[in-house]
Amino acid sequence: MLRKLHGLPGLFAALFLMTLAITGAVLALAPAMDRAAAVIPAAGEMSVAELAGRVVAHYPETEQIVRGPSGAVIVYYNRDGQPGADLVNALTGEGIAPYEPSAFFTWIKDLHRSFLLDNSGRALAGVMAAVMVLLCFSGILLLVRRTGGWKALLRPFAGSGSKRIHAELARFAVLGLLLSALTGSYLSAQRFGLLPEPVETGPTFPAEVSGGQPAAVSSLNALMAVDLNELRELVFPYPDDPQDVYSLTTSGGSGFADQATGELLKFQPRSEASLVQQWIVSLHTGEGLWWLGLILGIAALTVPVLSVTGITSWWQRRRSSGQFLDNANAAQADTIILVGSEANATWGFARELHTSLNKAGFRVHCAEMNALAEYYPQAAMLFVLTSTYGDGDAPASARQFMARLSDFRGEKTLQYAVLGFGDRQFPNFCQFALNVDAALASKGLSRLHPVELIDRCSASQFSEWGDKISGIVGTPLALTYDPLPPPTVKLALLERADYGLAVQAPTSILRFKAAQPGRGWWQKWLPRAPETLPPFEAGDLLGVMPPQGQAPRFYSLASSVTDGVLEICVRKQPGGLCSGYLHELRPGDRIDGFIRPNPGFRPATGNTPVILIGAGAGIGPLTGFIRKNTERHPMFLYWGGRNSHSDFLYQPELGRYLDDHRLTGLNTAFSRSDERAYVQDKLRQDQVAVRQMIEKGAQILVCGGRDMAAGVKQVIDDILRPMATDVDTLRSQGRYLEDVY
Ligand SMILES: Cc1cc2nc3c(=O)[nH]c(=O)nc-3n(C[C@H](O)[C@H](O)[C@H](O)COP(=O)(O)O)c2cc1C
Repeated sequence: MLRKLHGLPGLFAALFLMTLAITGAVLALAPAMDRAAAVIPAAGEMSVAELAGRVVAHYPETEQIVRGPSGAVIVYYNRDGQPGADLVNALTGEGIAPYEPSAFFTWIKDLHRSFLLDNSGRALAGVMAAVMVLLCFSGILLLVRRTGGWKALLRPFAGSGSKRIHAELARFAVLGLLLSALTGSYLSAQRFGLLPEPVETGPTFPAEVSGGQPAAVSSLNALMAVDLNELRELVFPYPDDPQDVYSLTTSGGSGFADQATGELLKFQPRSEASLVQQWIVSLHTGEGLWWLGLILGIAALTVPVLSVTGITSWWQRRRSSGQFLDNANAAQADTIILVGSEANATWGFARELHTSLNKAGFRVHCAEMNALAEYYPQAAMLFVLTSTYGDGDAPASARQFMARLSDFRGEKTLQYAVLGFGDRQFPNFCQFALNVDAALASKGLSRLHPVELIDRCSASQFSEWGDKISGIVGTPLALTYDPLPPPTVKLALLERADYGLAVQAPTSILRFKAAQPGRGWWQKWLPRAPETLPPFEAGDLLGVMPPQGQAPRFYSLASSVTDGVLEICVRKQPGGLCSGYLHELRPGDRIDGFIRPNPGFRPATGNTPVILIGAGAGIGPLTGFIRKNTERHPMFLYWGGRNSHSDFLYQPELGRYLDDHRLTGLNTAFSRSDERAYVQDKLRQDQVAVRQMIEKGAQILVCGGRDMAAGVKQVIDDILRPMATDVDTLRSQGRYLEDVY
């Protein structure tokens, strides 16, 4: 619901909002430019009388002096029947240049206020400002939901791509955008009579005027008492009319001054409503507050990027998330399908189930598990299809499921079936699906069918499960879904570095280059496309096809495509088919592989520390992250090997990164040396520093074997105990990420 409230108005209003934001950003420059061009005496340095005297010396035919919000002084005069206006130097009264409002800024202002239309354009601009208010509030709530609470709002984000750019930029700009949108909505509502507008009538013309011989303007007491910085406008009396007066407007109010005696004849202070109005205008335009104008302008410039990244994320979600055209409304559906997925494979199966059930006449609603509603009034069946990641963890679209389940009010008649998707190569095979099944049972719901687990997206297992469900629902579903095997690319080994033989931990760093032309759309047009690597980032996975046609094995990538090579770090497993095959490779040998994105395992950007923890070959992606840390954010590496003389992987590189500050601190542990230490021991020794970093919002990334990861989790839990938090809480905030095998 919240996401729809944010996404739909954003989608429809994107073009208009972009226009308002870009024109707003340009207009925001005006106060700063005016201010830079103006000569501004300090407060108390000059009175209105002094200024008027100096101006009149150069412009004897002065009719009016105006001081703009930026401090620029403009004189209006009538010379030989020709009206004119000049920008003047406030210190000397000399003219600087003729005053002509910029045609460019006037056009931009019209575009900003009314899209170059009449009243309907103004009304549209007002509605857009209100839409922006809605987007800001719903966006803040979405950010709170994503970071795990108000207190965590400034903590680093995990993830990558347009979703992350959107969230990071929104967090940076939202207050500025909210201020512009709220003040814009207010001003627009006033214009259309929806809110009252203060009417400043000013004092009536004085009944008693001395009518004496006019004195020099620089000698008038009423004008000498007003500092120049308070002046808004001074209108001169008609020449040769002794009954006329000077009318003076200042930031505090308006009144009249006698041209002969210099006496202040009447003065009416500005009403409170008018002062508030003036503040609202300044807060919207930056007039008189040039620095605020610049801040608002920078915030507005994020709107086009927010629009593009917002639309991209919406499209990606829509494409992958089963927002199928024939999706029934959650409140009316008799069957609910909830999907937990990280890399989208499970959505394909969900789509097939959705289509089959629909064809069989059910009203089916399909959504991600994070969107679990409080209750489904019409539903009799609930299917949960979910994958598992890391140490039995939830995939991205199911991370909030367990928390939301506590508010779930399932009718006793609602029956459920959980279908897990996983890979038996992982010790915690489909563990999250098992946890979900148990959690639903403990809510008092009854099973439609016992939980079943599908290994490596097996089409036959899925189809068999479908047959059993068909029997239960009484209609043949014939579920046939075979996910396409991923397209592979040819890679040639460029070089290798071997470690760990002496300590029975043979581990190699393998660097590959592309061995076939790139497959980008633009490359199709080239007669001979260059050999380019597919896009990937450190922490993504390389799926390698072993030679005998078995299922692919996955290795974490230690480089990003911008490094120009594809690098993995492989420990040879005793009897390991794929690791053995990779260890046999010689430079020039080719393999088939494919990239599987792993956006859930990436360091956060920003200045909060990142603590990298690994052992053995787990150092690969961690080194990739450090290599990319060219902005020198604080990064600390805790790594464990066996012996510094034999398997200290990446030793020279890490030394270089310490020297150039891409790596802030390195702490190693070697289990087969005199110290006999593990990485957990080093963390415990450093617990005060680790706790301080976590207090500052640090993010922890763990990569390596399962036993090491379990040991690290235990130590970090111990370190967190005095802070009354734990690893699971950090995990739910995206601050504890694991890549464990
Ligand atoms: C980094 C990573 C970690 C994984 N961890 C597990 C795991 O602990 N247990 C498991 O059964 N499967 C695990 N898998 C396998 C996935 O659950 C499986 O490939 C699933 O089909 C992915 O579905 P999805 O694309 O919808 O997320 C893991 C896969 C990856 C890439």
